[in-house]
Amino acid sequence: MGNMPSAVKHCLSYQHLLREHLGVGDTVAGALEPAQVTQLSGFPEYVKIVEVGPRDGLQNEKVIVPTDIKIEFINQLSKTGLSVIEVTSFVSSKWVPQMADHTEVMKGIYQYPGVRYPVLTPNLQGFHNAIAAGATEVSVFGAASESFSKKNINCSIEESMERFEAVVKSARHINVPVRGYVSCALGCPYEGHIAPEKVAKVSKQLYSMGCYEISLGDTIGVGTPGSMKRMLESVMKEIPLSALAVHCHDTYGQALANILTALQVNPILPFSLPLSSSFPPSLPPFLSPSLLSSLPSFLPLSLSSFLFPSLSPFLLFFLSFLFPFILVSLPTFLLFFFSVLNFAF
Ligand SMILES: CC(C)(COP(=O)([O-])OP(=O)([O-])OC[C@H]1O[C@@H](n2cnc3c(N)ncnc32)[C@H](O)[C@@H]1OP(=O)([O-])[O-])[C@@H](O)C(=O)NCCC(=O)NCCSC(=O)C[C@@](C)(O)CC(=O)[O-]
Repeated sequence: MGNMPSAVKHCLSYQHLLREHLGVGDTVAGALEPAQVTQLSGFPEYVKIVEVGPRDGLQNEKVIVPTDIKIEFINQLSKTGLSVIEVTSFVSSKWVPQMADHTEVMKGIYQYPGVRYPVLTPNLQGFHNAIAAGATEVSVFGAASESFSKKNINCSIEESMERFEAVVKSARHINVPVRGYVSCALGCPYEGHIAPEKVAKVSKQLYSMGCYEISLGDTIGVGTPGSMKRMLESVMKEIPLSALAVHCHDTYGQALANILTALQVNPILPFSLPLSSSFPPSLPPFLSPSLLSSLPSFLPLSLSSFLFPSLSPFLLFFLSFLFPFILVSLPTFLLFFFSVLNFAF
C-alpha cells in the first residue's frame, strides 16, 4: 500500500475484513443492519487489554525515553481504566539499554488499586530484582523458535524452560502470579514458518509449570487470519482457552484481522488476548476503558505497537454487537416519535 498512513491501512483492512469474512458490505459498524449485527454475535462479551506500550513499545525506541517521562506515561495510563499495564523488563541493560531504568520505573510509578503492573523477568536474577523493586506480577518470555530463543535470551528453548521453572517456583512461594509469553507463534525472523505444534508444545510447557496465562506473540507481525486460526486450534488442544492470550504486532497491518480471527475461534469459552494500545482520554463514553474493564472477564488481547486511530474502528466494530439494542432501538424510537407527531398534528 505504498506510503499510505498506517491508520488508513487499518481502516481499509477493517472494511476488507467485514466484506470478506463477515459478508458485510461497505459500511461502518454503527450502520450495520440488525441482521448483520446478528451475524456478528458469538464474539466474547469482554476483551481484557494488556497494555504493553511502556515495555514493548519503549524497548524499541531508538532514543531512550527519560525515566520520569516513562513514570508519567504509566501513571497516565493507569488513569484510563486499563486493568493491566506491563511496566518494564528486568533484563540486562547490555542487551536492552532502553529498559536499564527498570528499578527506578517500577519504584517510581503510583500503583493504582485495581490495576496490575507485570514486568518481564527472563531468569531468577531478573525475578529477584523485580520483586525487590516492588513488582507483584511477572512474565517469563520464551519462544517457539530455537534461533529466536538464542538471539533473544541467549539460550535454547530447553534451557529457557529450566530458567522459567525456577522463576515460577520462586514466584509461587510468595504468591506472585506468572504470565508466559511464546514468541514467534506465527513466524520467526530467522527460521520463517513455525509449525503450530511447536507453539503448542512450548505453550503447554509454560502452562504446566504454572503460568496462569499464555500470551501467543506474533513477534514480527507476519501472521494472517489463516495462520492464527491454525495455530490457535493447535494450542487449544493442549491448554484451556481461558488461559490463552494473543499479542499481535501490526507490522504488516494484519493485527486487526488476526485479532478478529482469534475472537472468532471459540466464542463459547473464556478467552484472552493482550491488546497493547493506549487509549486516549477522550473515548466516547460507551467505548470507555472503564466500561471495558467493568465487563465480565472473557478475553484478554495484546496488540503491540498499535495506535488509537487504528484501534478505534475495531473497538467500535467489536463492541457494536454488545449494543444491538441501541443500534436497533434508536431508529425505531425516532420513527415512532415522528409518526406520533404526524398523527397528532
Ligand atoms: C536473558 C539475558 C539476561 C541473558 O544474558 P546472558 O548474557 O546470557 O546472561 P548471563 O547469565 O551469562 O550473565 C551475563 C551478564 O548479564 C547479567 N544478567 C543476567 N541476567 C540479568 C537480568 N535479568 N537483569 C540484569 N542483568 C542480568 C549478569 O549479571 C551478567 O552481568 P556481568 O557479570 O557481565 O556484569 C539477556 O539475554 C537479556 O537480557 N535478554 C533480554 C531480551 C529482551 O528483553 N528482549 C525483548 C523482550 S522479549 C519480546 O519483546 C517479545 C515479547 C515478549 O514482546 C512477545 C513477542 O512479541 O513475541
